[in-house]
Amino acid sequence: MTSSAKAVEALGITKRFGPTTALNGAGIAITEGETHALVGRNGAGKSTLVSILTGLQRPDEGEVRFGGELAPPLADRDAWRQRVACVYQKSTIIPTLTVAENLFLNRQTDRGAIRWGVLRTRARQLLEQYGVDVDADILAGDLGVEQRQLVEIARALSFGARFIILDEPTAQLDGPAIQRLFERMRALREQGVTMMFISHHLEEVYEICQSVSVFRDARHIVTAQVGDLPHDRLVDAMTGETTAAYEYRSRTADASAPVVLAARGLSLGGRYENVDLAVRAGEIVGLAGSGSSGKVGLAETLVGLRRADTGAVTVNGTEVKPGDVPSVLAAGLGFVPQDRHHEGFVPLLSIAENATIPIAHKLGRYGVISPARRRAHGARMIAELDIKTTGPDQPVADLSGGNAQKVVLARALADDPRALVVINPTAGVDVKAKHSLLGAVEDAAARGTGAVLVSDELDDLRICDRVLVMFHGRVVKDVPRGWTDTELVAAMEGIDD
Ligand SMILES: Nc1ncnc2c1ncn2[C@@H]1O[C@H](COP(=O)(O)OP(=O)(O)OP(=O)(O)O)[C@@H](O)[C@H]1O
Repeated sequence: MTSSAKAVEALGITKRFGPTTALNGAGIAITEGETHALVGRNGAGKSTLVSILTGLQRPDEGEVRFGGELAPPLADRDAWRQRVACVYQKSTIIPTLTVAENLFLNRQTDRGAIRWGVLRTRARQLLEQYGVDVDADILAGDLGVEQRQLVEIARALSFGARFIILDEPTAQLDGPAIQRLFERMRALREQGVTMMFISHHLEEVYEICQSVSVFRDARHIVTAQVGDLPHDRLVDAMTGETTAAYEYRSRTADASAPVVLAARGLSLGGRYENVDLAVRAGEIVGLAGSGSSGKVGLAETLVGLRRADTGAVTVNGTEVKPGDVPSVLAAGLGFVPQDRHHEGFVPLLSIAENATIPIAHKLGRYGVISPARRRAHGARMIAELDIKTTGPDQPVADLSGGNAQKVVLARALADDPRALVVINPTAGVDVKAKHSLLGAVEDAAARGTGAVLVSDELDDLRICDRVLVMFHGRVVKDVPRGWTDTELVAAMEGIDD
């Protein structure tokens, strides 16, 4: 094979879901040994292409080739596993099984009955071979996101696949973990592994990929070497227009505004310690810190998803029942959780239904909601947040990941909450949609909502009036607007004085 041989090609792929054309004659070709980015706005068709490249769905038209040969029949799962593997946004690891069991899932019986001792030894060897420092005997549910991904990559490689798809692998990782993942990707590339990398963080595309394809509205727009497609042209290709950078609004915090969300002496063993916090109406307070800083645990306590060992949370002047989401919502708080797949929405309900759950009492009398009013509200949310959908009646389960995220924020804002807690709201969201999400949080603040914004994205944190930096469970710094990236990162890594 020549150096420009294609490890994978998808040619003229069309895929329809009812009235939606998810892919419209789109294609991609990835040169062997390259790390190739696939980028596009939410709903552009990226995940649909992944499902076709992994043999989970059959295209209506078009064909897939690996190393020049036609892809195997859909039913031959083993043949697919040997050609391609994918680390999905949603984990495919089973949390109640051990790491070893997960690694050998679906192939324990290759030689008759399962021999657990042998399986454990083989699992250990496999993890060692791929340099994954994880105990094979622990429950997979106890793994962090980073370790979980490493186990999935090791599992993928162990089937013999030389082509790996990484679907938004960095969305849930903090800065140092992203760098470790990139080091591993570079090492895999040196071993000749071909990768397709999906991310909404375009700077990552330039850092780790050699080439890039852009999809827009179900079509392939352009493929280029990353060096030939500068950042602004890449964004233009994604959006089909010239897109300006987000303009952060200027705001002056009103020091006499009432406190709408407060924490006093909050501690939760192993997560965070002795945290005091007061957020005023109209104020946006950021929470920053590395993966082990405790920021997500703290935010989850504020919204009632966790119960602190000591301390109290007050929403809008009412001390809420610890660890009780309904009492927190009733006190006037809206929130966007970290794990939108589990806690964010009800997938089988429509967008309109999901977006109006908290305001059901306002849209209709005696708990009966008029479908027309519900749809009208849903339609407004779709327009305001630029949700790509066939309409308010579409079930959220059919939306692309980033568009589902917008429904979660729509829901948090539906009731004009006094206080708002949002955790990584722009994870998995495209550049333009990010602007509408940040704009929606700024709008809420302008209407007098007090917000806590937890984010791993420095860009998100720029809308905050101040950022509380956490390090090993403690708030170590209260940084006012106007910080530089270097200052904030230094505080987050605990290397500042
Ligand atoms: N099972 C399905 N039923 C109906 N529509 C679907 C289904 N899966 C995807 N779609 C639609 O196909 C289109 C493409 O979605 P896809 O998930 O491929 O986008 P994406 O580029 O991966 O977006 P994101 O960046 O948000 O993950 C969207 O309009 C989506 O709503």
